Amino acid sequence: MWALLPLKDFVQAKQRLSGSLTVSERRGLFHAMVEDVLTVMSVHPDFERVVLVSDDPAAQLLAEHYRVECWSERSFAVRGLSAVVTAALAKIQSIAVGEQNTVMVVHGDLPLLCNSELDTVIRQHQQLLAAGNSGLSIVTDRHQRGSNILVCDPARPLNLAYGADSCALHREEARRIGIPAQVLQLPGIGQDIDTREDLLRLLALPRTGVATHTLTFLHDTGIAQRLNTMNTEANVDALIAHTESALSEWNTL
Ligand SMILES: Nc1nc2c(ncn2[C@@H]2O[C@H](COP(=O)(O)OP(=O)(O)OP(=O)(O)O)[C@@H](O)[C@H]2O)c(=O)[nH]1
Ligand SMILES: O=C(O)[C@H](O)COP(=O)(O)O
Repeated sequence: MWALLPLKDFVQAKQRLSGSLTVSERRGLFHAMVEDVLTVMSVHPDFERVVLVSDDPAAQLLAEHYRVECWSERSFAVRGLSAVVTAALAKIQSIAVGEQNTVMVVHGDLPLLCNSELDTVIRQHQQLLAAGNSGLSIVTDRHQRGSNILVCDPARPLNLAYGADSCALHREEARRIGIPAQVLQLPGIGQDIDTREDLLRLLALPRTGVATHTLTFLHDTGIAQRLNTMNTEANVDALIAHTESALSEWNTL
């Protein structure tokens, strides 16, 4: 099996965290999350090739450090996640002509990715393939809307639709081209980091040896403490607002 990790320019990553983190903090956070993903992917025995797709020099350095490949995104001359992944899947198909290829497309913002969940995804995908020789597995997010991981067959290309409700759209697309599809839910892979709430959830988890780079980054930079304080202040504000409105209701009785 191949693994494909599309990585945006690191300074552009995690825009949805702009309200909580500075540009350099977002960049550092994304770098740490990619390290957590690569720590697991780069040594997993079921991946014959792990390929990053990115033009960011930091991705090139990470590829060297973790001994994986890095393909230039510019060389594909397309823009946007779906188009970049489509082009990279076509390249894999053209390299490994005539082989039964399976590709796992993994996102960089999954610091809780771990070996046991990867094993589960691979095993479940193999079971799906037992009924035929092609199929699509989607590991969705905790809201059951995104496609945090796709396991697909580059010989049966899909019209990829990353973005809002991509899980349902990818499932529908598999139906359209006539291949079986399954949606999997796993707690670690399902917990991608898009929002401040996602960061707070990550920080609230007991430390169990996963997400090590990300948690170390968040604690060493003081971001963890800042976010937790902001959260407590927001809770206090919400409590005061709630009490005031309850009191005014009571006064009008
Ligand atoms: N190579 C490449 N990777 C991309 C592109 N867009 C998104 N990605 C990657 O795809 C994965 C999911 O990205 P998104 O959730 O769309 O974007 P994000 O940067 O994580 O978050 P936002 O900026 O808040 O939307 C991450 O690993 C991104 O780095 C792109 O245009 N090119
Ligand atoms: O379709 C998707 O899953 C998104 O484009 C990428 O995932 P995220 O925005 O939930 O990180």
